[in-house]
Amino acid sequence: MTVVETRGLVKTFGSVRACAGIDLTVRRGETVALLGPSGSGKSTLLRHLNGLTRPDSGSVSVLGVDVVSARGTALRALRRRVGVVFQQFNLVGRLTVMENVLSGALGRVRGPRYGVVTWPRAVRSEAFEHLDRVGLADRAYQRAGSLSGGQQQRVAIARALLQRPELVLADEPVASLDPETAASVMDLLVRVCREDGLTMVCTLHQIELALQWTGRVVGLRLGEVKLDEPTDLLDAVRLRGLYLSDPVTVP
Ligand SMILES: Nc1ncnc2c1ncn2[C@@H]1O[C@H](COP(=O)(O)OP(=O)(O)OP(=O)(O)O)[C@@H](O)[C@H]1O
Repeated sequence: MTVVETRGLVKTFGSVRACAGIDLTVRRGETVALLGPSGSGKSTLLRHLNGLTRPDSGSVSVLGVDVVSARGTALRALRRRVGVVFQQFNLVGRLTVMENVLSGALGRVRGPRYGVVTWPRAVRSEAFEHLDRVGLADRAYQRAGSLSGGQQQRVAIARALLQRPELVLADEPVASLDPETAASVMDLLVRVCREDGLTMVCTLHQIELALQWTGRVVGLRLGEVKLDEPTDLLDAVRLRGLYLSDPVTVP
């Protein structure tokens, strides 16, 4: 089943063509890395997939929903089915780890909720299971802001999982982390997505992480798809071609 489909996606900001006619199809269960130099349009493309940005022209379909025309209730319903992981984790630092994870269920459990005990017991235990999966069960009642960057991103992944998403979008999920932590967080993100049969699309700057952890690379340059292949068929030398100053075509 197709989870993401864009056709002829064009987005300009003034004279900048961030997306210059992008056709992208992602099927259920795929883990896809968007690679390309700074300004190549990776984040802009990703933002179209949950309606944070609207295209100048072209179509965007996600989980069978026409994202371009979706508004209000329809857009909120779609966003509940799409988990998002951000570069800067976007946790509430003064709340506990558990409260942050529980907030992932706000779309399906009516709020407002004040404190962990006001959440239904079943949701609490589900949140605890996800915290256990990301290796932070023993930190449940610690302030989120007191955790390291890698730990905070693990909490953000647990929060996204509690949302029970069908698609996970991750915008530079490991860009703020040291190389070793980045690798372990990528490992976790891809592993939980595969375990749960989730589709995942992420933007990355590290070629090696894309090759090691994801199943497919879509390489962008100047808003155009220059390469779209399974990682099994790729190597770092070819991917570096995306970053050369004037590659007319990627070899
Ligand atoms: N809201 C905006 N207003 C104006 N220009 C924008 C906006 N968003 C993106 N752009 C421009 O569109 C182009 C693509 O940006 P985008 O952030 O999608 O690239 P990227 O590949 O994700 O870059 P990076 O790897 O540095 O995050 C850039 O030239 C950027 O300056």
